[in-house]
Amino acid sequence: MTAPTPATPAVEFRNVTRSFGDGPAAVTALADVDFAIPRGMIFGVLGESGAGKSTLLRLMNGLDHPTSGRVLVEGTDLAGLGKSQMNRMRHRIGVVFQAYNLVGNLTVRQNVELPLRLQRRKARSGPDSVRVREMVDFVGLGHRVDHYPAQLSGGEKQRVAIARALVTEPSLLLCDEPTSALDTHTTSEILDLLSATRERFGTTIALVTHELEAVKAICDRAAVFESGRLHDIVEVDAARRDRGQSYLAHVREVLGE
Ligand SMILES: Nc1ncnc2c1ncn2[C@@H]1O[C@H](COP(=O)(O)OP(=O)(O)OP(=O)(O)O)[C@@H](O)[C@H]1O
Repeated sequence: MTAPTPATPAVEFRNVTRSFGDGPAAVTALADVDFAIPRGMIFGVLGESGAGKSTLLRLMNGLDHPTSGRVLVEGTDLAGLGKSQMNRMRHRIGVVFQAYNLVGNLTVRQNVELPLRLQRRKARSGPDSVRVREMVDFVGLGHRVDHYPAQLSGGEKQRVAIARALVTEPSLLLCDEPTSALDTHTTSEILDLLSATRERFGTTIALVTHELEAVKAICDRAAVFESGRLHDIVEVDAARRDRGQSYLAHVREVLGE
């Protein structure tokens, strides 16, 4: 892997095309996509259903590879990595999903320590158990460590998923529609937590969403996709954020009263 310099972007897409199938039935999920995510940025990826957002995330995570073009994470071309190098790279990339993907028969603590166990580290004692506790506290669930997912609300489950994604100290956090299943108030709490994550750990965050409000709330910049094409990259005007807005104020703003 190449040693990244401070100027190396967290993620780079260089003329990336990803197509599925051949001939008339072929689908181009992403067409000649070219952009970079600077380190430490909260970067929105906006688009309607079928725009290519999930394909984009799978490419960033090395779960899929471009048909042509290159995807670089911290200056390293993912296509050039062998299995063990790819595994090491994945430890630097955390992922959070809309459906939380928690393990139902494990407690909050056990869910959060899972990535460390998969790295064959002993999380029960020493610095790793401190790290697990620190992450559970960071997401505000210190009082829930021994609860099971079924005992938690949707927002709490997403907090656990975020703690689990952060426990390996990733430099890049990929969030796939993390608030789409949540109500307005809980959405805003989870977005605040993502903001706090960047502040505390300097994590670069890619936030894939179809929710403009989420991008407006925390992103610095957003790429807008339409039918697999990168339509535009928009700078988010931080001055227009409505931090700490009440639920009623939010309803008034959206309904235009
Ligand atoms: N494995 C695949 N085989 C065939 N076509 C695929 C595959 N994966 C994605 N596609 C197609 O590529 C296009 C983009 O899909 P993708 O899932 O990336 O969009 P999306 O923006 O994430 O949509 P959604 O918001 O509905 O999840 C769609 O037309 C989809 O049907």
